[in-house]
Amino acid sequence: MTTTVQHLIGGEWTGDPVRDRHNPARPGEVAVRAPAGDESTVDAAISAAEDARRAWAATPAPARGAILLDAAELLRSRHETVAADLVREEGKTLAEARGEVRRAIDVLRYFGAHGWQRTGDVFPSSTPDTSVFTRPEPLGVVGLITPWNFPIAIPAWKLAPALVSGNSVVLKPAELTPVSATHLAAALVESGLPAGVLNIVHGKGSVVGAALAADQRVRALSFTGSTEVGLRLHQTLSARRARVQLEMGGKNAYLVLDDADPAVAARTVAAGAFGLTGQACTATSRVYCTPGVRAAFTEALVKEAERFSPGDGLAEGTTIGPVVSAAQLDTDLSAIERACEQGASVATGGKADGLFLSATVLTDVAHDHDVARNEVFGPVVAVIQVDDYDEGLALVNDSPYGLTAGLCTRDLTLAHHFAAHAEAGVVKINRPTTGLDLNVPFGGVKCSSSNTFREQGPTATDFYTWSKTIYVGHDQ
Ligand SMILES: NC(=O)c1ccc[n+]([C@@H]2O[C@H](COP(=O)([O-])OP(=O)(O)OC[C@H]3O[C@@H](n4cnc5c(N)ncnc54)[C@H](O)[C@@H]3O)[C@@H](O)[C@H]2O)c1
Repeated sequence: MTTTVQHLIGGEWTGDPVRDRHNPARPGEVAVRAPAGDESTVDAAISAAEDARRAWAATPAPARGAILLDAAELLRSRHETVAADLVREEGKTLAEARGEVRRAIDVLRYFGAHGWQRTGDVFPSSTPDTSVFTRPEPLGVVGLITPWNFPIAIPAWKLAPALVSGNSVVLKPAELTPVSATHLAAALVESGLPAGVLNIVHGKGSVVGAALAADQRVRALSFTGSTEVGLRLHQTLSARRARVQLEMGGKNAYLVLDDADPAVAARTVAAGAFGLTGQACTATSRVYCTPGVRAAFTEALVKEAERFSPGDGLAEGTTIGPVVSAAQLDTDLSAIERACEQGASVATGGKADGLFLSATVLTDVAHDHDVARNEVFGPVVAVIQVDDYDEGLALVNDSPYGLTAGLCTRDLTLAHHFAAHAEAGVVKINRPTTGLDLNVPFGGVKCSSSNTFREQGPTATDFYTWSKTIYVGHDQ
């Protein structure tokens, strides 16, 4: 089954589909046909957003929020179709895709309700008969660039706070997964979002994304994707003094201590490492174990890994979908091969059939091996022995990345010590590194993030607004 998508510019669906994206589970099936935008498409989208922004900013926030709430209900009525399309374009299992679509719906509801929330503050004035208060103002036109691994949730958690805050938007979804974002946009348009408030341009990152980042009219850019691309965008945006938010790669660590139940620790690590085919920025990819638990934990982890049954995400019984593309598979297999060259052993997995890579556990890994340092972005986890908690914590932190980190222990003191000292934007004790509620702030530190504004949760709108301070004298 093939879905055709188009750009959305000034309220019109436009552009001839010229690019095919194949279903990663069924190489013979074209899942998506999409147009490929260029600089002139981006220019038209930004112009449409520029034309629409003032009227949208002047629309009362509750009315903006109401459109998000209606879009949530529309998306809910299309839940199964959208989830199946997501599986066909990205590959994750139907259960995972259903969860992701539900997340997008809940994000629209959360920020839709935000339209009614208190914003701004009132301050006492040092001058008599004077009121002083602040109000958040929208930035204007904002650009959003999103990756393929959460093709509807990430566009939703950027779009919803941007729109409810009164900005107009140009969204550039990942080339591999243009359908899910289109479903989201269609729900918003059909719920009454005025023409030009949301525009979508499909195409290559180096063309469409770069043009969006470079345009002076785009006041802010929120990007999720690789560290390499993010850092390049940071330079472009900083040079023209525009606001930028980057959420990037990770090399998320888990520390398993002797007092942990090895079976519980293995279940927790496996969920974080192999769920979503390991293609989550928050995926567990290196596990440090103290000597008393290492053997039992590794044995239990191998058993957990072997429970993951690769297959088409739409097929009954599949618990791990294909990796997203041949290029990603190549990265995954090269990382495994390099690990073995450096002395690692494959305890289970390591083999691919088509794009189906079985859940892979590497043992005999050292902290300075490439597989313990560089992001893989596949279902591959490395187990590394450490002497004790102190060494484990030091190695968890010895990484250029800092997105998520986890600890498995029953020791409350160490749990709190780890929570306080782990250098990661999200710390999980006895819970998988993946998975976060939508009402809490999300983001990383170090090379995982721009370390400025957090996404999701009550502060997500901060990135999309600036604060104006107003004095009103009432003694005339
Ligand atoms: N921290 C997070 O919240 C988070 C969430 C999901 C994914 N990720 C990261 O995303 C990466 C995987 O996603 P990906 O492969 O789609 O990343 P990517 O960086 O290749 O692409 C992300 C987006 O940027 C665009 N892009 C590529 N080159 C560009 C350029 N020169 N200028 C402007 N835009 C450009 C792409 O077209 C895509 O839309 C992983 O590193 C993962 O860790 C991070």
